[in-house]
Amino acid sequence: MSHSFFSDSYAEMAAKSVRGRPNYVPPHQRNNYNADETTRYGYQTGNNGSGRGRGRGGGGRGGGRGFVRGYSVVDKEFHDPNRHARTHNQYDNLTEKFNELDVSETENKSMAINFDAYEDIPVEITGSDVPKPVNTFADIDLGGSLNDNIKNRCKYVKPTPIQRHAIPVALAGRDLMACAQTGSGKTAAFCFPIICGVLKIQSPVPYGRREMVSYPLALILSPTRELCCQIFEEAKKFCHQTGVKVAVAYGGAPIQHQLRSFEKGVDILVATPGRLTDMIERSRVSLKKIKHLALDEADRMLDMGFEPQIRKIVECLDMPPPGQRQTMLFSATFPSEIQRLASDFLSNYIFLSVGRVGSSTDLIVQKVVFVEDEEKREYLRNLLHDQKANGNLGKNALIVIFVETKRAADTLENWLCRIGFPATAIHGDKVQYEREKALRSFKNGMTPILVATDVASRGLDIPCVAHVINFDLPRDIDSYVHRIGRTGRAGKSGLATAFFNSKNSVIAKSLSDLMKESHQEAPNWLDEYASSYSSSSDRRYGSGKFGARDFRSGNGNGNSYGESYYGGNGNGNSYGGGYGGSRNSNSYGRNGNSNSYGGGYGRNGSSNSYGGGYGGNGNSNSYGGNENSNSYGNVDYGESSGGFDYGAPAAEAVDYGGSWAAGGGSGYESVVADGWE
Ligand SMILES: Nc1ncnc2c1ncn2[C@@H]1O[C@H](COP(=O)(O)OP(=O)(O)OP(=O)(O)O)[C@@H](O)[C@H]1O
Repeated sequence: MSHSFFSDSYAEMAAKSVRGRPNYVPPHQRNNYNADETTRYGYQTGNNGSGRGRGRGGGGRGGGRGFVRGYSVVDKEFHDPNRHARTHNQYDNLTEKFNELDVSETENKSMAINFDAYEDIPVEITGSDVPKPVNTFADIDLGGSLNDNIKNRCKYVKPTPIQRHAIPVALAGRDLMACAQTGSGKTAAFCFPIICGVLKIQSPVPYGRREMVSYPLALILSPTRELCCQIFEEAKKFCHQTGVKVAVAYGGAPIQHQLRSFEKGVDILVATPGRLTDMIERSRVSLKKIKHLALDEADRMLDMGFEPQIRKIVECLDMPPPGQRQTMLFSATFPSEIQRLASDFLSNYIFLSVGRVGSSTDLIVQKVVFVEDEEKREYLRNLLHDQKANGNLGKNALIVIFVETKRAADTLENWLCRIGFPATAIHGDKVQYEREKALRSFKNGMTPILVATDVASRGLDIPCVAHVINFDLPRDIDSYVHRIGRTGRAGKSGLATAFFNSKNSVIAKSLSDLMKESHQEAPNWLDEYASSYSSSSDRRYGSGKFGARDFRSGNGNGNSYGESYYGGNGNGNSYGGGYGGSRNSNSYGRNGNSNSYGGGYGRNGSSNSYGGGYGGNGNSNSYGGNENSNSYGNVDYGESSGGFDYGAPAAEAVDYGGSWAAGGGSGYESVVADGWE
């Protein structure tokens, strides 16, 4: 097995650091090894396609077979019995090198953060009357106590680029849709202005007065419970001694306990949508005084089945309308179709992106290796042995391994423990207590390996995650971006390894493009996969070009052929590139009412959808998961016809983190999906 691959990867990362603070090495100078020598395992017949979806798993992700031709390219190396032989390891003492890596928590975060890594990232801002960015926290009037907390409790010395741009926009009261790379400080970017805003309008709740109904002034929504707790903890830290009261509401924990904590008053409520709705329906929370609304991981919150519930909270309950409240949406990824949906919630907003929407930071060294399913465990075992032998596994070097299903998470966890690697698993079938316990024992290094489904893919900020392994690659590149973003945070380096085989063809092109864009070396065979798999089946990089970022710059009523990344349309034909999102007609992208062939999301209201991407449909034939009809997709999102749910037994399969899912879909694994609360 290729130990050297792993060693070299770490060496690469190590080369980027000096003691205490990583040096910024231009990305193109980092990949000084020969990827082909070490990672190429070749590949076999393109066995893509027809999948195994079983009918109903609603909104399933298209496994798509439409375009998949299947081809037969056999890399000789794959059949070479010596293919796993070690190659020359260019660094002698990896343990020492690894120790130099800045992956661990330091006393002073500002020392750890490698701002240089973010400085040359292009920033795009669109909208009218955009407030000027700031260079320091002192340039912003955040108020004495908040400034103290930033400096003394958080040890932030200067704002990250997203903070430099977003905070003035938000302080000016403007609505904002903001996109910046994982780990670049988005939480503070929306929390600071919210705290400031609350301080301006706050009317303290008299001591001892018990309110039956809480009227928060600000609401922060998050898609998962763990992220919700994390934002709550961060917000509490920022609010220390400001007088601003922060509360949290998330599912899986006793509601009475949470409600009791509201009795002291709630200025800022951090919540997951299901639990919040529950509280509103019990008349324990009212949104009518909300002045600031932030959606973290906004694209996920508005994705597919999530949208109705968010719409209910934002539009139907007693929340003030856009214009009377400030709305801020943040994420590292923001597909144009979701931008379009999101724009309903905003008023005269500013669009801000630091780096291209959906790009990944080049602080993460990305590797992709070809591993057949049946060889994955063996490969992983060797990888971990190598890491352990080099002293790179433990409290200061945590590993997250992503798998596709909850069951896979459990079985891999068991297997790892059996072969001597302390591991724990997190997924939506575990009760909240178990989920929290798993995270705790991972964070404190008791079990330095966390096997996770996508429940842990977004937002979690865990220091010392040095390596993310995509044991099962996701089917869309945005999930990949979020997953690998669990490492390489706040200017630190990280490593991400993906196990790829022919079943992952759907992501080949976007993966290869993403890697190149973030100055990583994509193996040649990945490009071959990418070009053999129809480029039109790719949802984001259809033409290989990156286009508009703010979806408003790419709309109209006509045809859009390829080229642009979004190619977004209102009412016309859309062929080819990227998202190609359309609403009312023939499209090779995402549609309202018609045919969708291949590309992109392929998500429809009521018709045919062939091919890659999401393939999620409402009512008809689809070669990627459906609600009500034939489905040939091979992965199921786990949700189905019933819409939203609050933990009701549901479909199963791929775990989107205790989030959506409902109804009685079937899937390719019989487990119960978690509720979104
Ligand atoms: N100005 C700053 N100086 C130093 N560290 C900072 C600064 N701002 C944020 N950080 C730290 O950077 C880390 C990542 O921040 P955060 O979790 O907000 O990232 P994010 O952009 O929301 O990531 P994701 O997209 O994964 O949710 C946190 O540990 C945070 O404390």
